[in-house]
Parts: sequence; C-alpha cells; structure tokens
Amino acid sequence: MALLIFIFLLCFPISIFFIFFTKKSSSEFGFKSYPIVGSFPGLVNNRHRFLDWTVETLSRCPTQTAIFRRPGKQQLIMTANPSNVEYMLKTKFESFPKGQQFTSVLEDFLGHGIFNSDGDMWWKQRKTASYEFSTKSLRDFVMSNVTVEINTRLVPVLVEAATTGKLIDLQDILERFAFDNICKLAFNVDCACLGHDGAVGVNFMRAFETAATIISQRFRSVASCAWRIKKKLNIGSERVLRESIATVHKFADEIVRNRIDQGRSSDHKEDLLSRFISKEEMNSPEILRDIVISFILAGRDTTSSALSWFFWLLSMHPEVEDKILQELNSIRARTGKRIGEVYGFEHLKMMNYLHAAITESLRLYPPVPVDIKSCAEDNVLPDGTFVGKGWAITYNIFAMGRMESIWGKDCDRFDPERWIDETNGCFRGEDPSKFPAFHAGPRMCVGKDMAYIQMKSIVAAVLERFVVEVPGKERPEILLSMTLRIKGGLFARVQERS
Ligand code: HEM
Repeated sequence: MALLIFIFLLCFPISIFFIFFTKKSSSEFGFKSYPIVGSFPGLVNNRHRFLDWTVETLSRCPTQTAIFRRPGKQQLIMTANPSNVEYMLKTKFESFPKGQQFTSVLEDFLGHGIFNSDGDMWWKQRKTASYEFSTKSLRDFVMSNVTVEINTRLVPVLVEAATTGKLIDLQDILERFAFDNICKLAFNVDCACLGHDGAVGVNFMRAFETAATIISQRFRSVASCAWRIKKKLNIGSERVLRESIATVHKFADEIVRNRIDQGRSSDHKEDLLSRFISKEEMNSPEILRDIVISFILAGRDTTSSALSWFFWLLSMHPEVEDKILQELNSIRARTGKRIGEVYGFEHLKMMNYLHAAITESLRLYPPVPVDIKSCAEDNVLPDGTFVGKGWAITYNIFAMGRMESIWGKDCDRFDPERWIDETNGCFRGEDPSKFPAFHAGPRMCVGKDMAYIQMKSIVAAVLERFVVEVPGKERPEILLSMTLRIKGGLFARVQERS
C-alpha cells in the first residue's frame, strides 16, 4: 500500500508537468497549445511583448495564420494573410460582424454608436457619415480648425519649450491636439486641452481617457466573468469606469440637449452632431450621444499615436527628415508661401513624400494594431483555415506590416520610397487588404482623409520651425490600450530651426 501511495505521489506531479508543459500543439508552427489551458501559457509568458510574439509566431506559419486555442469549443483565429483579410473584411463582410461578444464589452461607454454596432444600426450611421465626410464644407471646417489649433496652441507650446530647453512629452501634446480637434469636429466645442490645464475640457478629456483605458482592459481580462463581477459589485477599476463614463455622458448629454433645443436656429451647422441631428431616424438624444462619442474615440488617439511613432522614427532617420524639408521648400518656392503660414488643402495634396513617410510609419506602427471580428457562420478562409460559427477572428495589422511575404526581405526597414511611384514621383497606395491600417471594405475608416490632413499639417508646421530631438536609440516600449501608444510618453527636446 505504502509503495502504491509512493508511486502515485511521484507520478502525479510528473504527469501534471507533462500534460501542461510539454505536450505540443497539434500545429507545429502556431501558438503552442496544452490540454485544459489551451494556448494561454504562451500568452501569459509573452504578455509584456504581446505584439512581437505574434509577429514571430505568424511569420513561422506557412499561411501566416494560427489558431489560439481557448478552453471550450469556441476558438480564436489570428491571421496576417492578405487573402484572408480581404475575405473577412470585404468578400464575406456579412459573415464577420463585430458581434455581440465585442460590442457588449464596449456598450456601457459607446452604446450603439457607429464604432460599436452592426447591421441596420451601423448602416444608417455609416450612410450619413460617408456622405458628410465627402463634403467640401466638412473638409473646410477641419482645415480651419487644424490651422487655428496649430497657430494658437501647438506652435506657442513648442516655442516655449524651445525657450526653456526642457524635455517635453510630445505624445501628450499630440493627444491633446487630437482631442481638441476631434471635439470641434464632433460637436463644435473648444475643449482647449492643449496648453490650458485648467480648461473645462480637461476634465472631460481625462474622464474620456480613463474610460477608454479601463474599458479596453476588459478585453485582456483572463475570464470575462471577472470584470462582470466587479461591475455588479461596483468595485475596483469597474467603479472608476462607471464614474468616468458618467462624467463623459453628462458633458456630452448637455451639449446634445442644448443643440436639440436650439433646433434649426443653431449657429452650429458644420459639426457632425448638427449633421446627424438633421436626420429623422437618428435624432434621439441617446443615439446622438453614442454617435458623437464613437467619433471622438475613433479620431482621438489614432492620429496622435501615428504621429508619436512617426516623430520617433524620424529622429532615427535624419535622411527622411531632410527629404521632407526639401519637399516643403520646393512647395513654398512654387506657391510663394512663407514659413509660419499653414498650408492649405491644395498644398497638402502636393506633399507626396511626406504622405509616403507617414504611411510607411503607419505600416510599421499602426495605431490600431489588431482588430477583432466574430464569425456568424461556419467558414473556410482562402488559405484553408476553418473558422466555426461563434469563433473570434483577429487580423493582426502590426504583424502584417512586418511580413516578408508581403513587403519583401527589407520588411523591417523604414523606407518611405516603397510608397513612391518611380515613374512619376507620386505617392502610390497599396491594396487595403495588404495594408489594413485604416481597415478595408465597407467598414473602412471614414476619417482617413481628415487624419492625413491633420497629420501632414502638423508635421509640416513642426519640422519647418523646429528641430525635434529624441534622446536614446532604443525602440520605445509599446503600451497597448485602445491604440498603440508609447509607454511613459515620447520625451523630446525642441529647438527653433535657424
Ligand atoms: C491615423 C489615423 C487613423 C487610423 C489609423 C484609423 C484607423 C481605423 C480603423 C482600423 C478602423 C476600423 C476599426 C474597427 O472597425 O474595428 C477605423 C474606423 C473608423 N474611423 Fe478611423 N482611423 C484614423 C483616424 C480617424 C479619424 C481622424 C476619424 C474621425 C474624424 C476616424 C473615424 C473613424 C470611424 C467613424 C470609424 C468607424 C467606421 C465604421 O465602423 O464604419 N478615424 N479607423
């Protein structure tokens, strides 16, 4: 008997070790999987380098697609394969909605706004947004807001930093810029977050930031019941989230109600809220609030994330900065514009090299690094991968920008020239299923053109007047929140360019 107990005690831990830690996945290349716990051990081990880990894993897979095994029947597929991306975002769009699993996580904050809805609800908002974003009046409104923000906020903040010689957090400055800008576009309110720490809008911005950060953490919660229990008990981060959402909703509700009361007599005709109010089917205060909040979320951290990584890359590639300055010089020479005068839309269109450099930065550091959909019916992807009904599928934009199979041997190199057409020197775009930084198909980002207007205007204004120096040569640490941010900020020193 004693011998049996001894053998059992010896064998039990050894067998547990073998079951959990040595059994290889059915797929030799993808995420390793173990009985009961699936692929979670790999995720836990690599959580501090999640994106780099997925790049390594997907680039080893024959079709750049891997299965992440979860306990239970519903699995998660991750792909960096352009044919699969085209299939899910375009060809079989209806089969791959955001899905209840995704939208229920964000619903407390975003309700049923464009960013967080599917089907009819999404389509009605999309139709209006697509139309309004193609109008010249909205583009002019954006141009004038960007010009004012650059001249009266961004440049003075940088002049002061140049005078004092202090390190500044460029990421924070860009986030404040983007927040001011998107609030003007969404409901024509000047939050004045850049350069005015005491402004009314700062509370709104902070609450918005907290809500967006905490709600995105729900996706990383190991078991979804964990956040749901905390929410029910109103404790910990869920309590902070509830308070932040209340602040955001109160601020937005007041604006929406006032605007509805003002009705047709309102002076605000240009912003998105006024444009949506005039649509019969979307004039309930709650849905208007959800729409506005979705737009703020979509336009807030995306451009600032893109530009933070862009300025870091530029600090490592002075030859690219020189070429941008040469291009700006030649445009000034042709148009007679003086330094300090912000460029108009027609001038921005001439900046092919700058457009290419920003796009190249988006390839390597996409603000939305991974995107998730659910599968509404059993499907087989073009590369032969089976995706069952109810499974989740993510396409990994960060990994796609680093795939040799898409970009060739120099895929890791920051090279704006790959976006320039050699025959005419103009910017040459790429198929969105290979480069889905702005999504692809019917849900493609509606703010893409506006984002380029904002990004090109900022880069031109900053580079012509200032030299930006980022100390250190290491890649900054990635912070995964709703977007790809730089952990701890992007600290830089600026000097006025002589
Ligand atoms: C560099 C800047 C930007 C990038 C990389 C970007 C990227 C994206 C991506 C990947 C999506 C799809 C997200 C999803 O459905 O899961 C998206 C959607 C969207 N974006 Fe952008 N975006 C940028 C700037 C903006 C700006 C400035 C605005 C607003 C003015 C905006 C408005 C939207 C909206 C409303 C959607 C939802 C579209 C829909 O679901 O039909 N974006 N964007």
